[in-house]
Parts: sequence; structure tokens; C-alpha cells
Amino acid sequence: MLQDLDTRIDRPTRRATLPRTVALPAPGRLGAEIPLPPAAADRVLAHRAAAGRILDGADDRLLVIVGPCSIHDPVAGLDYARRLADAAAGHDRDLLVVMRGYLEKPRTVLGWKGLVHDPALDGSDDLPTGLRVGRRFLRDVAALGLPLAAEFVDPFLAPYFADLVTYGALGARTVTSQPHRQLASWLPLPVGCKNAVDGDLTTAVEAIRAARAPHVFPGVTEEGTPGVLRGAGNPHAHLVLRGGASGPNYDRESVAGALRRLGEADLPGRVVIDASHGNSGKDHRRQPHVVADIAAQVAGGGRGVAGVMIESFLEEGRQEAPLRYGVSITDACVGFPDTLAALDLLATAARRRRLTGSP
Ligand SMILES: O=C[C@H](O)[C@H](O)COP(=O)(O)O
Ligand SMILES: C=C(OP(=O)(O)O)C(=O)O
Repeated sequence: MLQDLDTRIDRPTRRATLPRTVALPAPGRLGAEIPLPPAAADRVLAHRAAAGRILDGADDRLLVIVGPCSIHDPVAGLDYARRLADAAAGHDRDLLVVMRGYLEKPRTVLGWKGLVHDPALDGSDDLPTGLRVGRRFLRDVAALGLPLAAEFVDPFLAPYFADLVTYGALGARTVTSQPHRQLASWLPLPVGCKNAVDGDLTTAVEAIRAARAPHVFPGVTEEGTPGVLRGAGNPHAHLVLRGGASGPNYDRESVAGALRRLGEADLPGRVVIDASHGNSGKDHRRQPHVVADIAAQVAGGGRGVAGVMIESFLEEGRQEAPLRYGVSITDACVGFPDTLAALDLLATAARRRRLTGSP
């Protein structure tokens, strides 16, 4: 044991080091190796601006963040992206459809941490390969013209793929974290702050206030060196209602309560509602009911609802090994037919809300 400890001491500096380290490329180098074509980069900027206008209430469409709980198979992910892009094009007057391209998973205790961490899905934790496979996947989806969403679980990894992302999330397990709030302040894209896993809104409202303010904080530069980053403050940090241990919070009364809480904090009264997680009790079969309830609120003129999140993949449910094509390996998802039905319903609701005319 003593000898083990001793091997962790770097002799010249006497600092404790990890037993084995593996180099990662600098974010800028990975970006140059897997670049986004300029036309697609312009589309990412346009999509971020459109999502911001929806959150501001200046664009009356609904933001729909939809896709797998996690990307574990880039081939199936791209297959899904192509089908979603077709459906999204048919709804673009009423919906801005953004695909969940989640490469990192936060874990309650332990579990697979996502494609970036473990692309082989076998615990080999090959992060250099994971970053390449993950960035290539997001680049290929962005090149289709489909906007992407990501949860930023590890702030260190954000510079490797943030340029490809239209919509970011701070998850229920990290929303209290100062480094994550600083990251949200720095990201040039709308960031949703989820209510905590216990269902309380307080930490999410605090996160929004923090993310909207400027911050100076340590991070990694494009060149891969440690550096001081400056977040200008994120004007589109907003609340995502995802339910929690205290029950769901997608219903009309909960939404009204959340809008009141935002008003008390001097924040815009606009929320995104997650139909999955605590709002479905992680039962994918309940997501269509949650979406129908949200659609009814929107159709009735509910202006506070800026968007909806849905966990969806090619096939419904979730799985353990041996793996079947197009099925989630993390949280259960609705299948593609239910996804198309949800998009139709939400598009109709957005059109009805438009007809109600009130600002
Ligand atoms: O969205 C996915 C999961 O809900 C999240 O990663 C937590 O998963 P876990 O509770 O199974 O660890
Ligand atoms: C982990 C997620 O959500 P939450 O933080 O709400 O649990 C997710 O959306 O993948």
C-alpha cells in the first residue's frame, strides 16, 4: 500500500500524481481535425438566435428538444437524426425541433457516463476516442442542418463540442454547481436549468440568476492550456420543469406556480417542460400523456410555455445487453411513431395559440 502511494509521487515536484494519465487533444486541435463546414456553422448561429427569440417570446413557435436519452450508437443516432430532420422540416412554421445529442450522462450513483467517456460501452473509458467519435457524430448531425441539444455534465469537456450545439442543459444533478453556472454564463447559446431531483425550483431559479450574470473563471483554452475564461452572462438561461421526488410539475397549476417564482426573481415568465424524467416517473409510456397535457395548455393560450423536451429513439423502451438497434441503453424512450404523433400535436397546439393572438 505504501509502495502504491509512493509510485504516485512525481519525484521532481513531490506532487501526488495519478498512476496513469493519457493525453487529450486540445479543443482547437479536435475542432480542426473534425471541422464543421462554414455553411453548417452559420446554421448553428441562426438556430441559436431562433431558440433565443422563442424564449424571449418574439417568435411564437414552440421549441421541441427531442431525441435519445443518450447517444450510444452513432449509426443509429444518425439514422434517427435523418428521420427527425424530415419530420422537423414539415413543422418548421410551428416548431423549432432540436435533437438531443447527449454524449455525457450524469449518474445518480454509478453507471455508464456516455459516449465521450466510454465509446466502447465496456468500461474501457477511452476518452480520446470518445471525444473523436462524439464530435464526429455531432458534426454529422449539424451538417444535416438539424439543431442539437447537449447536457454539459463536465465543464472541462464543453470546449470540445459546444460550437456544434444550439441548446444546452444544466441537469438536475449539477444545477447547484458554481462551475456549471459559470459555464452557462460563458456559453453563447440558450441554456435550460433543470429543477433539482427533489422537485424544488429554488436551486434552478438561483442557477438562472447566476448564469445570467458575468463570471470570470478558470478553464481550458482552445489551445488546450489552462486559462482564465470570461462569461458575458447568458441572457437565455431559463427554467426547465422536469418533475422530481415530490411529483410531476408539468400540470397547469405547477406551471403557474413556476411562472410566479420566476416573476418574484425578476426573471422572464417562460419555461421549457420536460415530459420525461420526474414528469413521467421514467415510464416512457406516460410521456405521450404529459405531452398531450402540455399541448392543451399551449393550445389554450399558455404563453409561459416556450418549449417541450421529449426522450425518444427509433424504438421504444430501454435495454440491457445484448443490444438491439435503436433502443436506449439509459432512460426509456418513446419510439419514432409516438414521436411523430407528439410533434403533430405540439405543432397544432402552437398554431392554436397563435390564433388566440394575445402577446
Ligand atoms: O437521463 C438519464 C438519467 O435519468 C440520468 O443520467 C440519471 O441516471 P441514473 O439515475 O440511472 O444514474
Ligand atoms: C439527465 C437528464 O435529465 P435530468 O437532469 O432532468 O435528470 C437528461 O435530460 O438526460
